[in-house]
Amino acid sequence: MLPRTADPIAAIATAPGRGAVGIVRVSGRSVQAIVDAVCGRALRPREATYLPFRAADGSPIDQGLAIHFPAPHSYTGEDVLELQAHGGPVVLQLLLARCLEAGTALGLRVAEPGEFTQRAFLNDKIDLAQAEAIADLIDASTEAAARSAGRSLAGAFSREIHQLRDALIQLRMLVEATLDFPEEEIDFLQKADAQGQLDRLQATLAGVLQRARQGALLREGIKVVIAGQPNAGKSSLLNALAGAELAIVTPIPGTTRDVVSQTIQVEGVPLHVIDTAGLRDSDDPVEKIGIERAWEQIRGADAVLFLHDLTRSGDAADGAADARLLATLREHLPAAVPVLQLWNKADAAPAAAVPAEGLRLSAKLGDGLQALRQRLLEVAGWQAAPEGVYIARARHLQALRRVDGHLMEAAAHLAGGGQALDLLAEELRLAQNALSEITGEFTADDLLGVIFSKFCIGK
Ligand SMILES: Nc1nc2c(c(=O)[nH]1)N(C=O)[C@@H](CNc1ccc(C(=O)N[C@@H](CCC(=O)O)C(=O)O)cc1)CN2
Ligand SMILES: Nc1nc2c(ncn2[C@@H]2O[C@H](COP(=O)(O)OP(=O)(O)OP(=O)(O)O)[C@@H](O)[C@H]2O)c(=O)[nH]1
Ligand SMILES: [Mg+2]
Repeated sequence: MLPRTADPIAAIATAPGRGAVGIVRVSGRSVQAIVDAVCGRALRPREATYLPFRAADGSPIDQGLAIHFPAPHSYTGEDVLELQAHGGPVVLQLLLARCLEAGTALGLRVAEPGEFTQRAFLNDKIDLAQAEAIADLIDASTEAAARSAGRSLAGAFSREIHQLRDALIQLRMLVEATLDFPEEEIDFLQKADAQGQLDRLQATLAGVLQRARQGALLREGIKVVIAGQPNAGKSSLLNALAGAELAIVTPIPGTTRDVVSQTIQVEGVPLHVIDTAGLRDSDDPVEKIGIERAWEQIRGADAVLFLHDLTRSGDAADGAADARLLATLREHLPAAVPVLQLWNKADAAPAAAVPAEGLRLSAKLGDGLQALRQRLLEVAGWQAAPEGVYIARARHLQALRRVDGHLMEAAAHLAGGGQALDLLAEELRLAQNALSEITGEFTADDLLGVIFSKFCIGK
């Protein structure tokens, strides 16, 4: 744990660029010297004071609000000074430079990305999952993602992790106590309903894992790649989903070369939709590069939308080309990645039949788009209940899956008739360690470095 006497740090806390108000924030062992130099008067704790911010020669840099949050009652848990100025990039740089100059003797330096929040974590103001939720709230790309990050920040996720941990500790105490009385061990465990406790733990964990999966989906979204032969209507589909003319559409096959992507949201789930060059054998060197890029996108897809052109469904050669492409697609993709078959231009071929598992679509008129959006949500694994979801990261899911693995091992040892109580105890210990990685009670320093370095500057 970091002592409250850490090096003072400073940064512009607001977004770069122009804004109505901009904030320079200082945090560290004592900011009094900076208050004296820049504000020129005493500040009442946690009270906004309107005053001129002074340069070294006494001239005003700006007029604004200064707030002093004496330690430990601040965002970081350290002494914090906030200067709320007018939000111009130059005035804020001047103000930051002035603070650094006034704080030279204190060793004041510019903060690393995420360093304020890292200090809040190290000073026990928030746990690691909450710190991550702050970054996720700032980065949220949909309303549902922002709401679920808010729930994590308020501690909803951490509370569930703590409940699991407490139940785990109960069971561990029981098993450890039994280890000390080997003669009566199995009776003892049975009387105390160790099996029931473990069952309930596993059931609770399954619920947490399910909600965390939904939260990770809200945070990350899925990557949906549109693929198919030239002229099938891929770019038209991207435009229809995005509700904007993003990609060039022409009747000329081979129009798209560059990858065009847009994030859309369906019920708050971000879908990163990617339009690609039509797949065919081509001698055009530019088109060939486009097709290579298309394959690159396909290989990284979470789901592929394969477009057929219904107006050509009478053409046997076209059907054979689609079948060949689909087979090649499957070779490039892991089995778990779904390929949805869409039959486009339904408006121009009203009589053409569509296989049962395919979706009929008109990118031009927008017909079938709603059904497609619902299919994409299903494919993503979204179960519409965003109210209870908290934001989660891949890191959290991995930890929860490890907990699950250890609990399954533990269940096997317990069912084994108590022959291996020490192994049972060890699995429970490992499960607890994996759990506490989520809230950061048990997290390696280098991992912390990676997590906080991804924050924006000033946070
Ligand atoms: N101006 C401003 N707005 C901001 C922040 C900030 O630092 N400054 N925040 C930051 O990024 C967020 C708010 N986070 C904060 C968290 C704790 C405390 C704080 O003073 N905590 C004390 C007192 C708590 C209380 O009175 O209940 C404490 O924890 O002891 C302040 C802001 C969003 N808005
Ligand atoms: N009637 C009809 N025409 C469509 C539909 N979707 C696309 N088109 C037309 O088909 C032609 C090709 O559309 P694009 O969206 O450019 O096709 P693409 O698959 O992106 O083509 P490439 O970029 O060349 O691979 C254009 O003339 C579109 O207007 C549709 O649903 N109905
Ligand atoms: Mg195109």
